[in-house]
This record gives sequence, C-alpha cells and structure tokens, in this order.
Amino acid sequence: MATAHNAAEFGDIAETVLMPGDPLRAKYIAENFLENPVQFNTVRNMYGYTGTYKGKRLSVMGHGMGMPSISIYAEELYKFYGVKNIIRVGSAGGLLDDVNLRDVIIVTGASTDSKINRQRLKDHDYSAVASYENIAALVEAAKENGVEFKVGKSFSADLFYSPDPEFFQTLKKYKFLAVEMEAAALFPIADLYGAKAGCILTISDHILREEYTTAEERQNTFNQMMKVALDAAVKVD
Ligand SMILES: O=P(O)(O)O[C@H]1O[C@H](CO)[C@@H](O)[C@H]1O
Ligand SMILES: O=c1cc[nH]c(=O)[nH]1
Repeated sequence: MATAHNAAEFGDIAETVLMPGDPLRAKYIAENFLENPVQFNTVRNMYGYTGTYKGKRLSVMGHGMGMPSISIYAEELYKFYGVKNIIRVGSAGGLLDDVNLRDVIIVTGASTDSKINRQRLKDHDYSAVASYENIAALVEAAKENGVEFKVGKSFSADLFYSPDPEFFQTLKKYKFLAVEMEAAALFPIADLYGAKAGCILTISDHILREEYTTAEERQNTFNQMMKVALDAAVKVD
C-alpha cells in the first residue's frame, strides 16, 4: 500500500535498495546501471526505481538530506515494503590528513550530534554500526573492481553549515574519516526491523583543507562507488 511519501505498492520495491541523498543520483544509477528500470515513486520528486543488476532485482531511491529525511524513507521501506537491505551511497567531507578528494570510504559505524538515536534509546548512546555483511561485501567488491578504499567511522552531522568548525578538529582527533549527514540514523532503523544497512561514501570535499571536486569529477568518481555498491548488493542476501 502506498504511504504519504512513497507511491509504490508492496512488491514494487526489491529487497535490496541503494539510496543516495540526491534523487537525481538515483535516476542516474537506474538509467546507467540497472536493466529495465521501472519508476515506482515521484512523490516529492524522491525518485525510486526497480530493475535488475547482474540478474538480481535491485531498487534505487533517493533519501533526501539529513537524518529526519532518511529516517522517513528508510523506515517505510523496511516496515511497509519488506526491504531487507539498504546501502547508502553518499558524498562526504573528508577530515583526516590521509583522506583525499575522490577517496571511497566504506563506513563501519557513525556517531552523530543529533538526538535522533537518543530518542530511540532513553537518552543513552547508540552504537550505530553497519551490518557486517555489507562491510565485507563492499570491501570485496571494491577489491574486485580495483577501487582503492578506506574503512572506518563517519560522523553524521545535523548541520551542513557548522556553527562550530573547531569541532572538526575533535572529530579528527578521534579518527573519524569523514562527515556526512545520514548514516547514524540509517543503521539503527535496520536493527529495529531485523534488517541490514550499509554505507559507502565518496569524498567530495575536504573540510579542513577546503578542497572541492568539480561536478564532473564527482560524476566520474561516483561511478566507481556505484559499481562497488551494486556489486556488493548482489553479494548480500
Ligand atoms: O550526497 P548525499 O548522499 O546527499 O550526502 C551528503 O550530501 C548532502 C549535503 O550536501 C547530505 O545529504 C550529505 O550526507
Ligand atoms: O555532509 C557533507 C557532505 C559533503 N561535505 C560536507 O562537508 N558535508
């Protein structure tokens, strides 16, 4: 049955869904990587498509920006559409010295400055970690594709425009590889539904060095990340 945010009927969406923040990136993945993609959602322009990749039925759908947005889309996918695995494919700002523009990051877990998980856990900390199967499959797929990668923590920020840039130094001290805005919200929702989640990122800018990729560079390096995520998605049941 359709929800307030998703026009799909049960069965329209595959058990594995790749989710970029940008719905146009979802369209790009569907049009360039999926065979016979069928669009299942246009509500709020949060495009979603289902097709096949290497013989496996897969979906791709945008999740918007920020934790409230991904929380709506991810929870509905797991709860109402029988989705078993969501892999976020996102962009992120690099923090560490050895994290460079265009690097691919496989996320093991994410901390956050949001209260979103404290609302879930009576104000206690939540260890928001990716499913091991996704971490392992993403690593394997990256190696198979000859894509260099780093594995580690991301920090999911509520605010893109931070009022406290000094805090990035603290994140660096604790070896967070990158800042993005959704992983910490996604992983606990997967836990809640006994499902899986994962996250792979491409470094689109370096926060502490103020370096930025061009739109064209982002497109090309994102292609590497998409391929790794798709090949990983095929490996995980
Ligand atoms: O490129 P996406 O997947 O949207 O990810 C990053 O980009 C957005 C901010 O520009 C946030 O959603 C952040 O997490
Ligand atoms: O959330 C994000 C994504 C890319 N770059 C940033 O600085 N933050």
